[in-house]
Amino acid sequence: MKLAAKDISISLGNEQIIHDICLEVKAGEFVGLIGPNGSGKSTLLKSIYRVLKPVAGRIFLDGDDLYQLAPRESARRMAVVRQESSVEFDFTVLEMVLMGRSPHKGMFQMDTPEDMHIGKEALARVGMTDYSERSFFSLSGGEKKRVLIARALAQQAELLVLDEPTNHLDVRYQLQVMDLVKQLGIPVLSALHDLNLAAMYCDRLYVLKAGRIVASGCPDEILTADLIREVYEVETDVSIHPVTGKKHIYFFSSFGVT
Ligand SMILES: Nc1ncnc2c1ncn2[C@@H]1O[C@H](COP(=O)(O)OP(=O)(O)OP(=O)(O)O)[C@@H](O)[C@H]1O
Repeated sequence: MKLAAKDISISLGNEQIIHDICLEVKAGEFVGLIGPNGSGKSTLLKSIYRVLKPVAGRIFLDGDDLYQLAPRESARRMAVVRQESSVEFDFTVLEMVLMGRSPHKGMFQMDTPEDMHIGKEALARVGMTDYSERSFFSLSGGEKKRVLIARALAQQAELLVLDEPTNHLDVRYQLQVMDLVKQLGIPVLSALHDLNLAAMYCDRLYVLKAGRIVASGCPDEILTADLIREVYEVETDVSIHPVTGKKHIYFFSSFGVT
């Protein structure tokens, strides 16, 4: 599976939020989308998961124009974990995860034993088995996030789109989710705030500023103190971590507290 977005522009109200963005995620790649608050990461992702149609440009999934595909077909190919989940009714955790199976089934078709197996396995992978019968509404923010990731896993899609998947997670589950996603072996496009996680896990990054891509490439090449200053207006010390061999970013407080 390959995702290619070509010359995407998106407007909201009278304002152009995304300007002529080209982006590609190749088979097996973990691609990160980084940039400050309001730079347009979620807006761009929304156009990729078909919530916001671009005013210009086209998006291709394995050469097929995304907006020409039936919604069920794009749901079979692409799983999404959004930043906020809009769940209207209270479902159990297992029911939430089983919703991930719906693109594979006919209307009103019951869950098969195979669906149940896939759903339970997905819950086990995010460490949420013991919560199967709990109400989704009763979960903490981090627990909800893990369930939504399990739902995306249960969907068994060929491409995963994530909007800040580690938001709300404690450090153990941040690493667990990133490991899990990395191991899937399917292409992943993920908005990320944590630059150290981006450096550790991403094969390539796109850096957004004010709706434009200002840098792209592998983290080792593009994550520099100059780039971070230009994009985030923060001073950093960027080094190579002696154990991981990956870029490690230390942030300096602007109040002189180091
Ligand atoms: N409905 C809307 N009308 C006008 N502007 C909007 C609308 N929705 C979002 N915006 C603006 O679009 C810009 C990009 O927002 P977006 O949520 O894509 O940024 P982001 O990079 O995901 O930010 P964050 O890191 O804070 O989640 C912001 O300036 C936001 O205020």
